[in-house]
Amino acid sequence: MSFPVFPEGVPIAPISSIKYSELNKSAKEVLECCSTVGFFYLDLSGHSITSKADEIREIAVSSFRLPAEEKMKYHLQKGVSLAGYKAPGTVKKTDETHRPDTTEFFNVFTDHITGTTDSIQYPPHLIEHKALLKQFSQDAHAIGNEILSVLADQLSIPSSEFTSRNSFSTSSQSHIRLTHKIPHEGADAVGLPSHTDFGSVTVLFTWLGGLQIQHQGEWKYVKPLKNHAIINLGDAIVHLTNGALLSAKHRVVDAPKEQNKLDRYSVVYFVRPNNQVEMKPLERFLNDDTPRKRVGGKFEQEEGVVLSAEEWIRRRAAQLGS
Ligand SMILES: O=C(O)CCC(=O)C(=O)O
Ligand SMILES: [Fe+2]
Repeated sequence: MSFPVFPEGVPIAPISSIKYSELNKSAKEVLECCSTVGFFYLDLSGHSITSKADEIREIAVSSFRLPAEEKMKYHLQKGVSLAGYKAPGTVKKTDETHRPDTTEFFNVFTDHITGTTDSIQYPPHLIEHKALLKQFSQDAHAIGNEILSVLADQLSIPSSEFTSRNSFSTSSQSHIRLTHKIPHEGADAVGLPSHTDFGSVTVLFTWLGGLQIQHQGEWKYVKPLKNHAIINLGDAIVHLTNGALLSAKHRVVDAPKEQNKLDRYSVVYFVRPNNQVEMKPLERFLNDDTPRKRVGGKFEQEEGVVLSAEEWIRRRAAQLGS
């Protein structure tokens, strides 16, 4: 599948590219990206996850073609769990213009495809590819954990401090997300309003422009690069590090110029902390003088109560209204 080239003359965010094969060698740069811009490209040339992402994209294309009433049978339960389908127009309008979102997605939970917990129902069309979805989840989760391990080391804590809290085989709210943004005329809608992710690490594959981050006060496109994933951190890891790391705001708008005539898909994996992890800053980050970043989307939290990651993410997700 080939896509129209990303056009010239649109504002592009300057984001570093780090080779997956040199993650350890680039450890300082990884920390720099994850505590300043909050995003980096991961060059995965030669890693089989890129072709798995391509295959899953095709599954997404056909799954979203299901009739709306069929997809609605799998709609996620607001405020309960993110597992399942989300229809367009259901996300909290956080942009200044309060436009409804034009993105639909399917969240396929890792626990459900690995059998760690009982599964909800997914469309047969989608779940018949369970083996591939499982391999992709495993690969993306491992990549997320390698990044967390490098970050821990750079932050002078044992590398297992993060990875042991984000284990693939222990129950969590980690999941794959297949997204589909419907093309539209005019400026009355937004793909996905401005938000920060909730978990630890996000591994994103996308083929058309549309993702934007703020850079020097201006929204700029993150240009998709062949064989690269786009990596960013979520609020949970910012909370655990007491703000030493950054979860950057991002949004999805129209793909630039001629790319916007096409439907836009992305294949995302969210590494989230294991359900029983206590959501409080690790000891090491309580009394140091690293500059602090704010954790996105605050919610009411009882004084002195430490929430489990499962409950913390549930409350954080409920805020998004989807
Ligand atoms: O599709 C994209 O480029 C980003 C999607 C995203 O930010 C999300 O699902 O949280
Ligand atoms: Fe996001």
